[in-house]
Amino acid sequence: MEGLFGDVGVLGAKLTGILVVWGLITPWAEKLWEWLCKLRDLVFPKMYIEIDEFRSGLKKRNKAYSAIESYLSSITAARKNVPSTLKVDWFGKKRPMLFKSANAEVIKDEFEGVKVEWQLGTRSIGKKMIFLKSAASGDEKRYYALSFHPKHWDLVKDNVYWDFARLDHPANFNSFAMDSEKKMGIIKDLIAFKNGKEYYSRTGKTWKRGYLLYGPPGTGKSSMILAMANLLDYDIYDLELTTVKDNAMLKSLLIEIPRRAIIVVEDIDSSLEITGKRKTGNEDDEANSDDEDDGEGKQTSRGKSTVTLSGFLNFVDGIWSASGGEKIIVFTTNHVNKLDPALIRKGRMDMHIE
Ligand SMILES: Nc1ncnc2c1ncn2[C@@H]1O[C@H](COP(=O)(O)OP(=O)(O)OP(=O)(O)O)[C@@H](O)[C@H]1O
Repeated sequence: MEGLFGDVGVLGAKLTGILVVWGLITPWAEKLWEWLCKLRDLVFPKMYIEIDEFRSGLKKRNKAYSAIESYLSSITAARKNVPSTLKVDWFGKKRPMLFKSANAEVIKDEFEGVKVEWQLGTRSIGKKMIFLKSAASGDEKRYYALSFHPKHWDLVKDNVYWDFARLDHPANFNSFAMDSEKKMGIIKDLIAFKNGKEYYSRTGKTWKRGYLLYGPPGTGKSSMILAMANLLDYDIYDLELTTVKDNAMLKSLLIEIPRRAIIVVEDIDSSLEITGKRKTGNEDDEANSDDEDDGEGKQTSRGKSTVTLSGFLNFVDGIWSASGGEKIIVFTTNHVNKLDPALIRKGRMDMHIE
């Protein structure tokens, strides 16, 4: 018995020793790991963009995340050197089968000659630690991480398009102060548009409608857009033209917009120097207006955008933005007189609302 207790005592002492040593080593090991990571970042600097599967407070899946998932699925399936383990998700007849890297392997990709990497990651809710691994359990959130060399930030930034946010605003037409007859006219017009599928297909017209909202600051232009979205149950796509690099980017942005959307360009008069350009020449000749720019685009005072008037009018006319139809385009302005008449003529902006 004495021998047995003696052995247990030795074992206990050994275990305690190991735990003490482990306790002493662990903080150092963590520090060492931290330094190694810092060293790696110095030698191979990387920037990360993370796209969460669900945005905070949103129940719907992030559309950007789904788009990345489909894209990665398509390139993974097309490649011969597919990741060693693939997971297959089947979403029923209407949606494609998705191949995913089950081990969160890094998927190497190239964009305009720049090497980038994608990886599926999970983030523990309520903890600071971020792990890159494959499956997300209930208390974890999934995200895609896109990494690249920081010197390519401008290229990546310029190609990140729509950002999604939850619209949860109570604005509605009931509480909107306006001449009641005019208000009813707008509501009827919107509802006729929404139910106009048969009309637009019968007449061969593009299923889109333009509204110009004008008036001094604070008179309810933005509130009316929210009321429209709530009435129709459409999404709002807020197009900040000053950040659109050129016509090609404008086109890429627009073809991404699905049906049942309100595309908004606020303060159109100050959005870009594409408005009123015609006035420097032929004051009243609207027919010439579309050909005003040289097709090459103009360098704006804000520096980078080269969106042209003809490019922009193509968008308004629905050439690029019509895919799927059912789209409303809204311009707002505080200075209706500053606008090029071609931009707001009937047919482009069907209703002018003060
Ligand atoms: N006609 C209106 N009926 C009800 N509320 C209004 C009306 N006009 C303005 N408001 C209220 O005033 C505030 C400012 O309105 P809003 O932002 O819609 O104006 P705006 O015309 O878009 O202004 P800006 O030109 O500065 O963007 C909002 O809180 C809105 O609810």
